[in-house]
Amino acid sequence: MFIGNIVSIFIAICCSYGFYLYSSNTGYVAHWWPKEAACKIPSYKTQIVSEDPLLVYIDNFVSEAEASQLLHIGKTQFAPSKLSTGASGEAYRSSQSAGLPPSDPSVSCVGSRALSLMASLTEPSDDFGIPQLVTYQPGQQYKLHYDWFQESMRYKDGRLCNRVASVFVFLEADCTGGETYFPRIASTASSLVDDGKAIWNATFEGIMFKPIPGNALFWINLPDNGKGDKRVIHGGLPVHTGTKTGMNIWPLKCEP
Ligand SMILES: O=C(O)CCC(=O)C(=O)O
Ligand SMILES: [Fe+2]
Repeated sequence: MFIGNIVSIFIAICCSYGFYLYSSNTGYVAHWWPKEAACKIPSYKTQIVSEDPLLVYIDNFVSEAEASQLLHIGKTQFAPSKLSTGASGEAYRSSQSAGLPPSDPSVSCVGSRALSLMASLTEPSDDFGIPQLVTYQPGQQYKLHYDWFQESMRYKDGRLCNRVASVFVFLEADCTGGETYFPRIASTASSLVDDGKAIWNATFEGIMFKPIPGNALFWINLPDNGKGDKRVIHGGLPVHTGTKTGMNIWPLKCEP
């Protein structure tokens, strides 16, 4: 009877959770993912901050459960961040990063959601590459940079691709400082400023966004002409206290 109960409980757990094994930098990682939570799209809200270049603020892009799942997957993988050229550059980018396995159900769920923001601008063969967690401790930052590559990158599967857009999602923001800063975006974003989500004033150029867990920024890196847009230069300002962790998703445009 007792054994029977244990077996029923085990079967119930197995039915409501999926078991996944994936390879990472440090070997194979196994984890459980609650099936009922799989890919439920939260009702997110978009607000255009700037039309040209396109920069959109998104409230509630990932749920609390998704954020903690993504942090859980990445937490054993963090290593000093590299620059988008592949070089390491501590003084420029002092954070730690972790690539996330695109096939993991929680990663693919949020990655496809990010890709869907591109709607008709992507081809069926385009994807969201390898999402990346980035985490900052006090004093750490990522100075001004572009996410797009000067020259398209050759990915492992041989395709030549560039980051047509960026989605940066705040997952953990138990911190002061750490705003995401766009010095060349001319917008006062007054409703976001009124809500305490953005900072704009005449003492600096551009606009800053406060790290708020679950919320995201979406912008276009490569407009129609295919050239990297210099107006979307941005950076992660130094964290003063606590920890900030975000997730980069870069929808790709690849050469056919
Ligand atoms: O940390 C931030 O606010 C921005 C991070 C970023 O731009 C990046 O990792 O490419
Ligand atoms: Fe960036």
